[in-house]
Amino acid sequence: GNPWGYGKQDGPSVWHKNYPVAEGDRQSPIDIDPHQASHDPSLGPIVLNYDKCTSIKIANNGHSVVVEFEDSDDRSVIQGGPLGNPYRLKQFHFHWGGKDCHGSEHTVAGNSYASELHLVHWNAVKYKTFEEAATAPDGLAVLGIFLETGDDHRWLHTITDVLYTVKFKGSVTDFKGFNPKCLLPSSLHYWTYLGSLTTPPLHESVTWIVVKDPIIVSEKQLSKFRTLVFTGEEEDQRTRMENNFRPPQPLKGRKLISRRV
Ligand SMILES: CCN[C@H]1CN(CCOCC)S(=O)(=O)c2sc(S(N)(=O)=O)cc21
Ligand SMILES: [Zn+2]
Repeated sequence: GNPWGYGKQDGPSVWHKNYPVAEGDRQSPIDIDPHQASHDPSLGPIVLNYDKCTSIKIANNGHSVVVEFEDSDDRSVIQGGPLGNPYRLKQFHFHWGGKDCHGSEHTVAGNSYASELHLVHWNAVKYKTFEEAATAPDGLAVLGIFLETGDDHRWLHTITDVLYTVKFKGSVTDFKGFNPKCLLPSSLHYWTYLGSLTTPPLHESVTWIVVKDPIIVSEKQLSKFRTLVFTGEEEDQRTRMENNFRPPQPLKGRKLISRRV
């Protein structure tokens, strides 16, 4: 069966049983209180070099829908901001709700968004493999983008139109030529703090960079994410993939830093 999930029996409230770091000092997500954030004028802008990025495939991993990238060289990296060196783009995925009123992982002054996009990058300067970076305190950098419902998103349909091909856990489809830069809001004002993966194994290896402005997607586009299922095609159970988000975790004295571009 599943080692963990988002249900009553296997969800975030019991993850600590198999992953004790769930109760650690730098867990994610968090509630972002904009008034608590300190401004650090020395913090520069985030720089994304995605022009040479190479998307490979889109997959349903039983927890989310993931787009994987070629990460054997520095063709697509994030740098600047709080990052000491460039981090390589590895994959991006989403978290969403069963209804628009919730679905994001980070919240802002207690408010949830309908969904959250995570672009996962790893520190290939210091670590030889992604796996090694995923367990190191400065190993990963995840760029978080909020999704809010409104008008159709011009480019998101490139993803939502192929979701039916990855309905079941374990399904994979070729997905080439997609540049996630088209999913970013115009301004990259951000908050940053030291945290963790928001799913097991919950490694405390993530420098979080959460962008303040949401992108706008339509309810119709968002509803297509809910046609995915957590379960495999061979299983008789069809459990709709939704509410695959972890609630905010205690800040435990961490500093939240804000950068206005
Ligand atoms: C379902 C498992 N999700 C994991 C899988 N990876 C970590 C484990 O890998 C070790 C080889 S990951 O680094 O790709 C990653 S990033 C995020 S999040 N939501 O915090 O952006 C979760 C996960
Ligand atoms: Zn995520």
